[in-house]
Amino acid sequence: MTINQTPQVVTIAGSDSGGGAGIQADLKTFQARDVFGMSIVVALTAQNTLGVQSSLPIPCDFVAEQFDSLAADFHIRACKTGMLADKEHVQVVVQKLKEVDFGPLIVDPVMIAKGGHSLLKREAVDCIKKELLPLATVLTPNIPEAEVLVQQDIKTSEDMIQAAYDLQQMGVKNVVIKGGHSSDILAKDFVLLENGETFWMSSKRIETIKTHGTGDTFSSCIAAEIAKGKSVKEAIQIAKSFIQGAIEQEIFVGHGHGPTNHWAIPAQDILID
Ligand SMILES: Nc1ncnc2c1ncn2[C@@H]1O[C@H](COP(=O)(O)OP(=O)(O)O)[C@@H](O)[C@H]1O
Ligand SMILES: Cc1ncc(COP(=O)(O)O)c(N)n1
Repeated sequence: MTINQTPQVVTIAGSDSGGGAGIQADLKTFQARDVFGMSIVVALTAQNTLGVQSSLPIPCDFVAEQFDSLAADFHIRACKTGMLADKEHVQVVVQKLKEVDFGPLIVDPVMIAKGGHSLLKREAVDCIKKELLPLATVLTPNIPEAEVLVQQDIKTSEDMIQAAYDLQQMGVKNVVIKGGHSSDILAKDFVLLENGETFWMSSKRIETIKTHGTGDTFSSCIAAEIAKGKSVKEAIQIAKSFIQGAIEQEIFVGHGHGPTNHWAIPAQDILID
């Protein structure tokens, strides 16, 4: 029985013991956006707001078993990937995504934690480009991740636009280049949709170091909104409002790059142009 089921979403990612990023940020976002969240754990990290102290990939067979368990029972309407650790894990995720029907896929190509710890072995990048990106409905790289994927420096707005077109050429339908890492006074993300439509989403850049898990929160909000039936364009714009609120309405957790506030009210002052 699948008709009228509560929207169900799964994150395929790494666990952050500190609760601000990874699977934990995704599940909190799913909860805040009124969808039922599930998780396929690809790796564990011993992590807090000061950094990642250690990480441990889950055996690939066990990752596959988690896919099978969920596919046997749930009607999943959207999914997202985050930390995928290495090439073997990317391959098993690609293989299982082709076998199951988890709805539209949002790929957040997580590579390096804000504290500098690698969350993806460099040798996995080619596999992500060739095998994972063609499965993606939405790709949400930050600027350093987009630079690695397109093998070009991204310094200007024009570079962001060009990178989005280059990434769409790799087989992704919709691309959001997130501008959190730029030095612009606005936090400006560039969006290129499947039908060729483009726009910028701009918000006031908040002076804070509490940006742990911003990318995870943004991409899992897109997945949640798509699962509820919103269009890709609407889902992306809601995610921008949601992350702006989550950064703006700060909480006080930890001693370093603190987490965002997943129960915040989405911000209203996002400029779309
Ligand atoms: N200081 C900030 N103020 C407002 N928005 C921000 C800030 N930092 C990041 N964002 C927004 O958060 C989202 C995630 O961006 P980013 O931090 O670049 O991702 P990631 O966590 O993958 O590095 C984007 O919408 C970006 O514009
Ligand atoms: C398990 C996991 N997944 C993703 C991130 C990225 O988040 P951030 O870039 O904010 O450190 C992280 N730190 N840990």
